[in-house]
Amino acid sequence: MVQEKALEIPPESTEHLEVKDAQVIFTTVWNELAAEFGQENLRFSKELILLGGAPGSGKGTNTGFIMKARDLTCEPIVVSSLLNTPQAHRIKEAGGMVGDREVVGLVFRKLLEEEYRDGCVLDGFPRTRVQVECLKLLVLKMNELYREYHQTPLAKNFRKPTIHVMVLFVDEKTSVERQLHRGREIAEWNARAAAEGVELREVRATDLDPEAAKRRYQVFKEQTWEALQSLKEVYHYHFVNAQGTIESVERNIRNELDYQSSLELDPATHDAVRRLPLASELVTHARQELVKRMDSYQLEHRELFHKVLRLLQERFIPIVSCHAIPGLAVVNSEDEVFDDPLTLAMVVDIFAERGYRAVANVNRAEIPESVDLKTGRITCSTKKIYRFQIRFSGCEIRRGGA
Ligand SMILES: Nc1ncnc2c1ncn2[C@@H]1O[C@H](COP(=O)(O)OP(=O)(O)O)[C@@H](O)[C@H]1O
Repeated sequence: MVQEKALEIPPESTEHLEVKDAQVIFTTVWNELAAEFGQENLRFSKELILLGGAPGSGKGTNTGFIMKARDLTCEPIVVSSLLNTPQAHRIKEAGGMVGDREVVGLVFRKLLEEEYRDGCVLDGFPRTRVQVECLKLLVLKMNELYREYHQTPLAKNFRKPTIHVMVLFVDEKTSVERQLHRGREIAEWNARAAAEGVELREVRATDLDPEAAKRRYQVFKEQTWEALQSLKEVYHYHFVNAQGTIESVERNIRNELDYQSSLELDPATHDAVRRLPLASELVTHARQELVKRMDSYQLEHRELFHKVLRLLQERFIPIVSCHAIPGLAVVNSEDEVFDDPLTLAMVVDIFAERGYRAVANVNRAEIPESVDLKTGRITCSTKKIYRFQIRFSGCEIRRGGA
């Protein structure tokens, strides 16, 4: 990954002008914020998840799910709802885009709020090439501050940023259909809400008009799509096919996020570890494999299987029942039946089938048997102790009236 590559763009090209524009905008916004808050307080989010995609691609629909997957609890920053001046409203109603200077100023200011320190989902930024360049300048600055404060007591406020770009892809037809679907949903809601006197939801003019919805998609394709592509080389970039059902889009997002740890590694490190399966791959068929093993115990090792079941019923379950509140029981056994490793696997599987999570360990204890009084040498025998930890969701106790 090229984190801090210098831009090599020929002078006089549109791109060159946009980079220059971005530098002016960024410097103005940054200086304004530094003057207002002081440089030491320009603490931006450690992890930024930039959610991009055409209108109707499902950014709003999937935000909650992405936040859960990344352990974020703060509200997402939805850029279009930050832009609520009358002028911005007029531009949005026509399907156009609000000026870069205004967007960058509002987004950066919002990101400084304390709840976003650890991370946040940013829905709808960047949307233009100038905004992309401003984002890159912000990340460069964050890295600069990270280095500057690295060995000072303020280091914890200036952590190295991680940037994920997640682009949800839908074609024009799907985008338009979904925008109009949203428009109909909100219109129906508002009709009911007006009759019942509850709060109305904001409806976008472009969600009610097929031509305007199409225009929004065109603006996305012409201005945003290219701009987002250029982030591929610089940050963790996730392309998600968002054409399918909500469940399939969720699955595609989850797969992308599972691979993110690999993306953060150096390629040589990644090659070294990639042969080990991902946890998500292992668990995919775990349930079917368990069923197969359980049936094979019954068919091929019936006697041993029933012996283990009896032992669990008589010895283990009474102990487990006594631990129903904490949800963790430990059972030690010296029963020779466990000398056969198959029985240990049976215990783990039987508990799993019944909804517990069991782990089996073998501990070896040295028992002194005799002492040679001349040499002082102690002779020991080894005893095997089988230790089982059985976990389950314990009983929830509520105290008081709360
Ligand atoms: N995968 C999907 N399949 C069908 N409808 C979807 C899907 N994802 C989102 N929608 C619907 O499409 C509309 C627009 O989705 P939304 O999340 O608001 O898009 P965005 O925030 O990207 O503009 C909503 O009515 C939503 O319920």
